[in-house]
Amino acid sequence: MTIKVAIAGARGKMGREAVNTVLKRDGMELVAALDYKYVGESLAELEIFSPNLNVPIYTDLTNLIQETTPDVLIDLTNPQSVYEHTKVALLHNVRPVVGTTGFTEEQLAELTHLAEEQQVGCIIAPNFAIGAILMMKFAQEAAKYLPNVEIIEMHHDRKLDAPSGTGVKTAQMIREVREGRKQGHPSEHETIDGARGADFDGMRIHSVRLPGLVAHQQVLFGGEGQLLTIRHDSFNRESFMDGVMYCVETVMSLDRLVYGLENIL
Ligand SMILES: NC(=O)C1=CN([C@@H]2O[C@H](COP(=O)(O)OP(=O)(O)OC[C@H]3O[C@@H](n4cnc5c(N)ncnc54)[C@H](OP(=O)(O)O)[C@@H]3O)[C@@H](O)[C@H]2O)C=CC1
Ligand SMILES: O=C(O)C1=N[C@H](C(=O)O)C[C@H](O)C1
Repeated sequence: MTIKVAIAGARGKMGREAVNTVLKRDGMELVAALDYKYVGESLAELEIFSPNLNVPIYTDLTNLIQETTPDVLIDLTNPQSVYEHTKVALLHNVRPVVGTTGFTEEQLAELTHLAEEQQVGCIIAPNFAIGAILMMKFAQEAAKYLPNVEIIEMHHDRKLDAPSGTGVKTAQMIREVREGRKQGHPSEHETIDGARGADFDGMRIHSVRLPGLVAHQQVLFGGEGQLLTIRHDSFNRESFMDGVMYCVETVMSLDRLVYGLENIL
């Protein structure tokens, strides 16, 4: 069976990589792209794609679904759009594979409920790279023994959300295994706002944004006289594509929402 795939955000850095990956993949067909700005006949009109790429572009997700009947919607857009796209897809029985980050915990809970009600598969993956999943799992394990943790995530300077989805997911996974605690000196105070980073259950998350970076994270664990550092680097966006393909194939047999690739590997 061929999986019919639509991509929201096809013009973006991740989106164009996903377009090219789906096109090369046996058993998948790219049936449509969702844009909000570019109105045209097909992806062939965009310079970044081959002039033979006759994949229609839609600006309305409901129209896209009615006219091209995708099985899966890959969303690689932005934090402002992704919740609505995911909701509309689920309501039309189209399975979302979501790489876009920036969900609130309330939005995740609502979408989990909706997917369950509709009995439609959905994967929300804050990071598709296998190395990043392992980094998070190792960090979760380490936190059982070394509960004083700080997360430093480092990204390119075009990133819209902070902390990164991976930084938040790492902190959520660590929260599952350790008692919440206040770290640092009990009387510490910031002389410049934000100096200690974002506070997640007592863990500090620091967000670095610089040109030249892609996606990098270090998780630091301090103990008496010792420091453990767990680090992952994505040097390009191809690093995410095996994970995207795995999710598109796996979501076809799910009937609920899965948040995080570590839960289905
Ligand atoms: N899960 C993972 O492993 C990874 C996740 N990401 C996440 O994926 C998302 C995209 O990242 P990236 O490709 O770097 O970002 P880009 O800004 O390069 O791409 C996003 C694209 O989506 C378009 N877009 C915005 N709103 C809409 C909409 N409503 N409908 C359709 N298209 C829309 C943007 O258009 P315009 O620029 O004109 O506004 C842009 O072309 C981010 O949230 C990022 O955090 C990134 C890498 C890996
Ligand atoms: O915006 C990015 O680039 C990335 N976003 C995801 C995140 O927020 O964690 C995944 C990866 O870090 C790249």
